Amino acid sequence: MAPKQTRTEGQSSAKKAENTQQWLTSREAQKLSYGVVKNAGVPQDYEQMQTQVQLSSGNKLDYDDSMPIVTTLPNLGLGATLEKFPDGWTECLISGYLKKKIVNTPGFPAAIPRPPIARHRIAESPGKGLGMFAACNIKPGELVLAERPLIIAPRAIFGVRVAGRVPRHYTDEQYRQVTMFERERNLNLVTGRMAPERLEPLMSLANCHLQDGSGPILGIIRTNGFQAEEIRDKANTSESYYSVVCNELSRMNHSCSPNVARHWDTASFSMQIFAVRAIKEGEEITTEYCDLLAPAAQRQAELAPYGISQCVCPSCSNPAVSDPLRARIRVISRKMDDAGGWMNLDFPEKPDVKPLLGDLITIAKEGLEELDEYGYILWELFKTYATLQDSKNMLAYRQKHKAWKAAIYPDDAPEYEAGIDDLLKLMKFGNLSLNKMMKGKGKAA
Ligand SMILES: C[S@@+](CC[C@H](N)C(=O)[O-])C[C@H]1O[C@@H](n2cnc3c(N)ncnc32)[C@H](O)[C@@H]1O
Repeated sequence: MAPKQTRTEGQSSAKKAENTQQWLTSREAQKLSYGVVKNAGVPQDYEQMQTQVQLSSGNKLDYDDSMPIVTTLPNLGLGATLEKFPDGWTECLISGYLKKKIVNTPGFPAAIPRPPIARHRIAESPGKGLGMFAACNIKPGELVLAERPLIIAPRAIFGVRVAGRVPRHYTDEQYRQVTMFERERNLNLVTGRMAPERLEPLMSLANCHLQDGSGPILGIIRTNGFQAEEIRDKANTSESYYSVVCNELSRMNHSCSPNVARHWDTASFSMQIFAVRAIKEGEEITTEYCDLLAPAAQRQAELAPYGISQCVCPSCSNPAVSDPLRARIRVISRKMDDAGGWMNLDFPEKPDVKPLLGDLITIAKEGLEELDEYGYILWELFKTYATLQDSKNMLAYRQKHKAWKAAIYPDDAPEYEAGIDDLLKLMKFGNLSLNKMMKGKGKAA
């Protein structure tokens, strides 16, 4: 699943996709086989390899950074039940480095944040299996659901050296079959120690890899795994990333115009989703599995490994209209990168809201409020209206940007708000203090 879990702030979506492993999950998934593979399974002469994975118990931390270990996080002791610990716990196959990083995170393991009332429900989504739906009206920036994963497992084989050990005469497909076979063996070590109340929901999740040689656990992980920027090893290679599989969050279907943003919080060890625009009660809650700024044909290719033969979202149904709009957003990405990111403090010399409002409409039309480009335009509008001394619009865009920021960068929100307030206090337009305007006491000159 597309890994836009956490972001590199201030970079356009396009640049992040190029520079980082932004769309790694879907690309990685394409590297393994999918669909129907004839004669799936390892060749008869294949000899399975020796794994170095260690089973870890308790709070032990003195592992080598590269040591692959199976461990339970947070460690709630033997006999933990959901009744006693409703936030749950995660069975992990991670490196010694990552275990140390997680356990040493300030506040770990904090309680999972919960919305004041349940804002989601799981129900049938016609043509897509199960899906997640809004149980009430949800405002932009609001937390919809936070969930502790059932399992975290590496995106590559761990503790087994496949490269160089697979007989030379094996075809590429046979190599892939060996890779999947060894990954399944690794994963068996994790599920083998899962409590039934965690294992049963995991094994009930959708699996679109039933005929390609993925084992049952790998198939479920490939279908449902999210990637989180924080859950990775030191190196920044495809081998350093992990798949995070949750229970209810795994029921979110794909849309090329998603209405929530995903966020990983290490302290509470939870995956969280926030509304990026208003969501009406009964509306399906969706996330993305592919590069949102890619043209429809490329998105379709990225969705194929998920068994989605044709995405029927409005943008995919009408690429003649949507592709040029998304191409325009890629131009905004370049502008944003040239400007130094979405939170640059340069106020416009020739303030003009028209092109910005046009850009905003383009992004909203495509339902891409989740992108940093949207936050960038909101911020530019805030600054432009401030320069024009239009207090009403300035405040309106500040509020929109605030809600957007709460959804996309929830960890930064308090710090960010304090910074903006300080900035506003410092700014004066003639006799008019922006701080007064913020309190609604002043009038634009
Ligand atoms: C992570 S699961 C989502 C939940 C799933 N629908 C279920 O029943 O548990 C991913 C699978 O859901 C289905 N799916 C997700 N988004 C879809 C879409 N936009 N169109 C059709 N099928 C979709 C595909 O079968 C895909 O392999």
